[in-house]
Amino acid sequence: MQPLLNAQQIHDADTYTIAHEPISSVDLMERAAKAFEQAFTARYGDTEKSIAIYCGTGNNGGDGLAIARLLTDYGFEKVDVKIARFANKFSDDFKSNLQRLSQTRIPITNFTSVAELKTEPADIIIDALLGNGLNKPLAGEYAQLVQQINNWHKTVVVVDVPTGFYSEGEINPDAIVIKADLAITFQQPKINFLLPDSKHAIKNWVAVDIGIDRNFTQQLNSPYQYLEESDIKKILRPRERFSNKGTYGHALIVAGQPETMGAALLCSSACVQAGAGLVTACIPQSGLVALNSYMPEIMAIVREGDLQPTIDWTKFSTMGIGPGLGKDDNALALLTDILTNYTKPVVIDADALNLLATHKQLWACLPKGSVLTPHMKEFDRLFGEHKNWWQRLQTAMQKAKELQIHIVLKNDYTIIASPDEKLYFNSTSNAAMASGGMGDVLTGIITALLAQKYSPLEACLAGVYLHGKAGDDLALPGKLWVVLPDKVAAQVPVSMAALMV
Ligand SMILES: NC(=O)C1=CN([C@@H]2O[C@H](COP(=O)(O)OP(=O)(O)OC[C@H]3O[C@@H](n4cnc5c(N)ncnc54)[C@H](OP(=O)(O)O)[C@@H]3O)[C@@H](O)[C@H]2O)[C@@H](O)CC1
Ligand SMILES: Nc1ncnc2c1ncn2[C@@H]1O[C@H](COP(=O)(O)OP(=O)(O)O)[C@@H](O)[C@H]1O
Ligand SMILES: [K+]
Repeated sequence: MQPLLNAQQIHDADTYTIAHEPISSVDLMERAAKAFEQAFTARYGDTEKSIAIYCGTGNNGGDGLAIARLLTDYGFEKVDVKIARFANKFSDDFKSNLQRLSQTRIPITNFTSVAELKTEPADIIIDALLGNGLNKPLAGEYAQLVQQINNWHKTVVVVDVPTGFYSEGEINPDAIVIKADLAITFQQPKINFLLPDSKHAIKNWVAVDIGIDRNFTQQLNSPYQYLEESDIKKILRPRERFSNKGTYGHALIVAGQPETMGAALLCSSACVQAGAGLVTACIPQSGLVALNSYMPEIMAIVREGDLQPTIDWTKFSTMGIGPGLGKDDNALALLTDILTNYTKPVVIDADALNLLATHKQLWACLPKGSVLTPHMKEFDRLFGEHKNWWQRLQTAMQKAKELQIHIVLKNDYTIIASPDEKLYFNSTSNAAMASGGMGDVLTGIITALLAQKYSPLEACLAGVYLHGKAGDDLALPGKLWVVLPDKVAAQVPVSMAALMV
């Protein structure tokens, strides 16, 4: 689990590392510049390309000066350094690196106003103007310079954080920010990199390790955590000797209408693939043939017209409710029946979420520890409109605590909010997975893990990670352009086994 820190905590962690490793501040800057150089040359290794490095006069600018030297040592012959002297304030490490750079033959241009700049002939621009020290929106010369750089439409690679971009807090869509093709960021992705609101500023990012003290960052107890493969390996348990289907629980999937039987099939088959010992699907009568032919392993409870199905509440280890269920009176009656009679944690998705949104009296019946899996629109239907994703994060944290539930807010980096006010960002999944029915598969996987007696938090973390990992294993690198949900479901046991070794 990697703690995601805010700008002040990052500054404190840098300071702690300098004092306790110990390492001098300028050597830590050198280490950061080296890590940048390696990530940069791995992607832009053509030394024929010309590079212009725009530097501020703080530590982000200091990084830029060190990077100019390291890229030249690497073999780039056309490196230009341009220093924006908009303020008469220089960090010590900027000054040391400027002195070192002036002993090389790398050309340095100083400018005090954007009007002094002509066109920019370089192929690649490196932005080392402002980083983590941003403390107010860009204005004046800085704002003009950033607009000028954006208007050149060059390839832009940023050092740590795009100039003008806040690492946390609400993103102002009108803020003036460098538009980065790639952000090479130090130690950890900044929290806002993981939110869709950053799309206009950052096309891609990569985090590089600069050896910041991990014990210190862990004890800060940040509410924001980034999931790593090692976390999931710790959660997953091997299938036991002498185990049988009863060992792995019996899940009930309540889903489907005649027109949306696919959702029920995808959800219940994913539940089988993710290891539930037994799976029963509660589906409309008209879907029975489809269910039996799609996956004979799944049993059925059929729903006929207005008749409510009889469910033996003691029989099931858990339930996944909602995919393709519809929002009519029968669906509402069934959901109400389940929530008033069943007491173990359940997974609520899709139409069941929409019913919860319009029937607030049902909230009180939600079994404690249950899991809600909304995408952004469902989330706003449940909890009200939000202007941006930062607001959604705060609501998710608050509601998970207030209702003692887990909220899986689906997205590129799906966010899991737990009742203890933590937000976990998933690190797997990819855009090839943007296909209808993908969420139904996720619901099936989380339900399967609950059935296997993983705690609700473990089921959310491992379920979301596995779902994305199965999609990554199918799509990356350069494999499938589009990954379909049933393929993800079928890949889950393969990806799961690979994680167990
Ligand atoms: N040893 C370390 O700590 C390491 C740090 N590292 C690197 O340092 C970077 C952080 O450096 P930093 O703290 O010097 O801040 P930086 O982003 O260069 O800004 C400089 C100054 O600009 C000012 N300013 C702020 N907003 C402004 C605005 N809108 N318009 C105009 N001015 C504005 C503000 O000064 P103030 O306004 O407060 O006087 C601020 O102090 C970090 O991203 C990473 O690249 C790595 O080398 C690893 C080791
Ligand atoms: N661009 C993307 N990058 C990563 N994951 C994605 C992307 N688009 C969709 N997904 C994943 O696919 C699932 C889509 O869920 P949802 O919107 O509920 O789909 P549906 O309702 O069609 O089943 C989520 O788990 C989400 O994380
Ligand atoms: K920058």
